[in-house]
Amino acid sequence: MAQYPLFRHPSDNEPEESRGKWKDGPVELKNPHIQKMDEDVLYHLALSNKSHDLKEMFHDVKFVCFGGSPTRMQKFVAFMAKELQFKIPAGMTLQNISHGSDRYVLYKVGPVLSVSHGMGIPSLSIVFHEVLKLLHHAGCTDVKMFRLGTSGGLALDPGTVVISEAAVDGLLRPYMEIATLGMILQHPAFLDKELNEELHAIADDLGFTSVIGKTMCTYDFYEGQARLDGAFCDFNEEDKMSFLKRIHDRGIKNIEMESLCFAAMAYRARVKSAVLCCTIIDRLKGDQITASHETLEEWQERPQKIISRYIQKQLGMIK
Ligand SMILES: O=P(O)(O)O[C@@H]1C[C@H](O)[C@@H](CO)O1
Ligand SMILES: O=c1cc[nH]c(=O)[nH]1
Repeated sequence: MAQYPLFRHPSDNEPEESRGKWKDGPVELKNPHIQKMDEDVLYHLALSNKSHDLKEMFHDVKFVCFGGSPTRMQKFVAFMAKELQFKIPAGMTLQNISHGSDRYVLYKVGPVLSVSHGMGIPSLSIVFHEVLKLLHHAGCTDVKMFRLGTSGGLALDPGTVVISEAAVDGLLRPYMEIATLGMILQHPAFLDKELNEELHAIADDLGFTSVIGKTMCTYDFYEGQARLDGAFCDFNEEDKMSFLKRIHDRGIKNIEMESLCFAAMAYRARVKSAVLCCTIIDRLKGDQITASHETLEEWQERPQKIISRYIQKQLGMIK
């Protein structure tokens, strides 16, 4: 097999005390090429810094909330509009700003952006690049980003909200690896402890069961998450259970498919972020998701309600 040189991202060499630290301020792009471009086309969002006045449209954004499904993010923005007491004329709905592209949806209400990211790291990575560039072109400052998702839990009652203390890959490594110019670059995925604790306290106030713990992020829903019910499977029930128990013993609370990229990209941009996923199944008890649509909806709303409360607190609307 070819041996690729393996590099770690420079931030890996940072002194211990500045690791995992974020700074408030403008959203900066660590890419010198962007400044030299006449126009920056955010292709998958159907926006550009030439054809749109991104400053006018987005300068006040402080909270960017992501989730896999377009409908979830549409419902979330409608919910936020109510929570933030935005008056939307009768019969009107908030418009998908990225309607010119049917890859992702992007909604805005006041300082909140609601964005869908699709499934898996490649899909999230594309929209994350473009959202960071949008925030930069718009001159946004002191932004926080949240992933409001679903996951498979380990020894947790379904409906539990897991707040990711760290994201790891399927080999328990806290890096997102990207093959770049024929090399593997490893981008560390730190998450903010203080922000997590604040969100945990809010979850408690709202009466939701929640835990702070490690999240395993995989590249696949079936074999990658030790499921026996995919179209292929080369392992047995015993192998599966031994893997799930082993990762549970190593502190993994849930498994999903985006946290590693989310945490790594937000940290690389030094934007504070948190990942909150409700569990929709206990993976120590099964593979198939059998909860009713209504129950799944209610569970999915839990991370949204926690973030809504957090945003209202940040805006001084509630204590
Ligand atoms: O945020 P969502 O619920 O879309 O994320 C999880 C991880 C995968 O994208 C998907 C698999 O069902 O659900
Ligand atoms: O088991 C699950 C449930 C939701 N999302 C996942 O990635 N896995």
